[in-house]
Order: sequence, then C-alpha cells, then structure tokens
Amino acid sequence: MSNTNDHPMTISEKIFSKASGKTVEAGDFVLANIDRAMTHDITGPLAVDGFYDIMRDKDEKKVWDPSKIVIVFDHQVPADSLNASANHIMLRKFAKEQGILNYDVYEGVCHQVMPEMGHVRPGDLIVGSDSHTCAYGSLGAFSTGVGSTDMAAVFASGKLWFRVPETIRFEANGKLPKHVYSKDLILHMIGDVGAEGARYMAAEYAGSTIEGLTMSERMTISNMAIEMGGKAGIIEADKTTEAYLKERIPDYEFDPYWKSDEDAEYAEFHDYDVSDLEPQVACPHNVDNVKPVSEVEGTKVDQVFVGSCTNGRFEDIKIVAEMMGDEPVAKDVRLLIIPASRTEYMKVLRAGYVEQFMEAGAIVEAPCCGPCMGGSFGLLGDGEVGLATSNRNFKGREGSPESFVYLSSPATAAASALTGEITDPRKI
Ligand SMILES: CC(C)[C@H](C(=O)O)[C@@H](O)C(=O)O
Ligand code: SF4
Repeated sequence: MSNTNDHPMTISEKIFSKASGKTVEAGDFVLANIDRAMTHDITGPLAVDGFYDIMRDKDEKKVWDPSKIVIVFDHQVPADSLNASANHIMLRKFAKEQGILNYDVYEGVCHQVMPEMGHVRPGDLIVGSDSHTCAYGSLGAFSTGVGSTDMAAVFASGKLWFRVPETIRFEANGKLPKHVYSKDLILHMIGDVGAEGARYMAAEYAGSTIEGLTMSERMTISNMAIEMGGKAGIIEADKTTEAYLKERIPDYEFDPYWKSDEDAEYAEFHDYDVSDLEPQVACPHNVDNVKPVSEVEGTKVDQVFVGSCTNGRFEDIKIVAEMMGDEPVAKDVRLLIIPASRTEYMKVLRAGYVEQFMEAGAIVEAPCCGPCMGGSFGLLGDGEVGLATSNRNFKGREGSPESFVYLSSPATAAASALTGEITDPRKI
C-alpha cells in the first residue's frame, strides 16, 4: 500500500481506512472488514450459538470465511470440568463442520499462539473474543477484544461496526536499567495514566526504548493496553517485527506504509525517560495501583506464578531460571511456572530449565492460562498472597476474594520466589 492519504494519519486511521475502503479519521463510524477472528474455549460457545441464531433462516449455515477464523483452547485445558469438556466438544464439532483451524488443548494461550503460528500481520484488523486481543498490536496490527455476540456477527458476515479511535501516544526513551524490563515499563505507564487513562483510545507505543525491545518484550507491553482501557496497543512494525514474521510466514513482505505519519494527530502524548526506572509492582486490588518495588519489599508471598499471555514466554522463563541458578524455592512458597505455548515450553525444556525448576521445588505445568483468571488450578485461598507475572489483580482474580494478588516482572517474581517475600531483583 502506498501513501495516498489526504491527511496525515495514525496507524489506526490507516488500518480502518483499508478495512472500510474509504479514507477515515478518528471519530468516524465505519463498517470494517475483519482480516482475522479469534475465539477460545470460554467465549467461543456463545459466539457459535449466536452465529446459528443469526443464520436460523438460511439453508446454508456457513461462516463468512473459515480460513480467517482461529479457535484456541486455553482457559480450561485439559478440560477441568464436564462443562469445559462439553464446550470443547461443541467447538471441535463446529470447527470440523465449518473447516476452521482449531488449536486443541495442548497448543497454548491464544495470544501467544496467534502471532507464533503466523496469524497476525502488520496492517491487519483483528478481533478476538478476549480482552487481551490487543496483544497483537505488538506486530503493528489493530487488534481488539469483542464480546461473543459481536463475534457471532463476524462469523456470519466478516464485518463489524467501529468508531475509529483517537490515539494516545506513549513515547519511552533511554535504556532500561539492569533487572528492569518491559513489564516494569507498562506497569509504570498504567500507574501513570490510570485504569481508564486510555479509554476507547488506541495506545501507541514508540521511542528508542520500544524500538530496542524484542518481540516477546513488545508483546508484554501491547497485551496490557486494555488495563488502561485501551482499544488497541500498537507498536509499529520494524526490522524486529519483520524478522519474527519471516520465520513464521514464508511469503511475508514488509510494508513500511503501516506506521503513523510524522504529523499525525494524537489525543494525548506521554513521555518517559526509562533510564532510572525501578522495578514496579501492581498492588491489590487494581492494576493501576502501581508502586516501585522498594515500597512493597518484605511482603510475604504464598505463591508465585510465572506465566500467562503477558509474561509466559521462553525469554521470561529464562530470566527466572538465570536468577534462581541452583537455589531452591523458599520454604512455604509455591512457584508455579506455566509456559504460554507448546513451542515456548519446548524451548524451556531444551534449555534444561524444567529439570532445574523441578530440583528447586517449583512446579512446571503444560501450557494454559492456569491460575491467571482463577480458572482451572493454582487458586489462592482465603488470606493468601500471590505474586504473578500476569496482567490482572482484581479481587478474587486468582481464586478467593479474600486473597491478594501483586503483579510484577519475571525477575521480581524470581527474586521473590527465592526469598518468600516481595524482593527487589537488583538485590539478588
Ligand atoms: C475469559 C475471557 C473472557 C477473559 C478476557 O476476556 O480477558 C480472560 O481471558 C481474562 O484474562 O480475564
Ligand atoms: S493468560 Fe490470563 S489474561 Fe491471558 S488470555 Fe488467559 S486468562 Fe486471559
């Protein structure tokens, strides 16, 4: 695509222009063509019911384009209840009948599987019936979470109405200090603007710090855009993205058009110098209750969970393995490690980390969402304190409403698993 715009555009305006076939700007209402739709084992069944409801008078009840839909089983896998197995049976049948790609119980968390398996490209408009679908913005796509009934409409028509969002730009410059990671940066940003700071806006992350991040680190940042109310969390595609995509999509060709124009209009602008950023921790019971680790050091933890679509990749787990070395997990602490996908799990396995973690007294589980949303296992009981590398810490998020969840980077999680209390990783 070449630049034929009649006004400077943000990447979101460009993507919605392509998707609606006309030049649009923030505030416009558009009926947009969807490039890819993702659903999973929890929200999928309702979307399928909704789809058949929409199609009730049609003889041929076929989705608009099976090659553009992906189903992933990840929240309750392997089936943890009869309800979950019934959902899986229903979705497997739907996928088979419609010819839709279905990643079954062993593949991993949807937001890891989608980019990893080559279902995300810069410039795409993607919807998923999961709020962290904003994660694919890390590859320069406009990607957002929708409800199951919207997903049903997408299954039927391949289209959805949107209000083209304004953009809030976050620019981060400088080199992240040792033991400070992209998770600390995004927690800091969320703490700064608040849980509604980017409401219905496209968050756009830029600056030399972002440019220097690996794909895995970028995914962490884009994933959490929703925690400030963002509709999307976009990082423009560059050489790093190109290399990631070339490995996964053989015919992929980089198109420099998919970025914001120099003089594009932003609703808000936030600027950060990260060179003296401390490790950050989100404290109970809100993601924007963010404090530097020094303010919560010494808080006893019962469970440390390293995983989720936010920080469950090999790179994250490597940080934990390296920080722990030969040391055991602290007495009375459960360290739960869940790689975000089968691919990431195999990297962890090949690096010898599974053996290291088991010897240290940690538990390594097969890829899934795990305790991230108080689903299948690893739930916190009354009065217990958990530290997690995931993205939400609302009351009861990881189990009992009487438990407490703190969120941090994998490095802070590892340091805390070693000592049994929230610990500054720079001190280990
Ligand atoms: C189950 C699903 C609807 C939910 C979401 O949309 O985000 C879950 O993935 C979460 O992280 O809370
Ligand atoms: S890992 Fe957590 S945040 Fe991610 S999709 Fe699963 S439940 Fe949602």
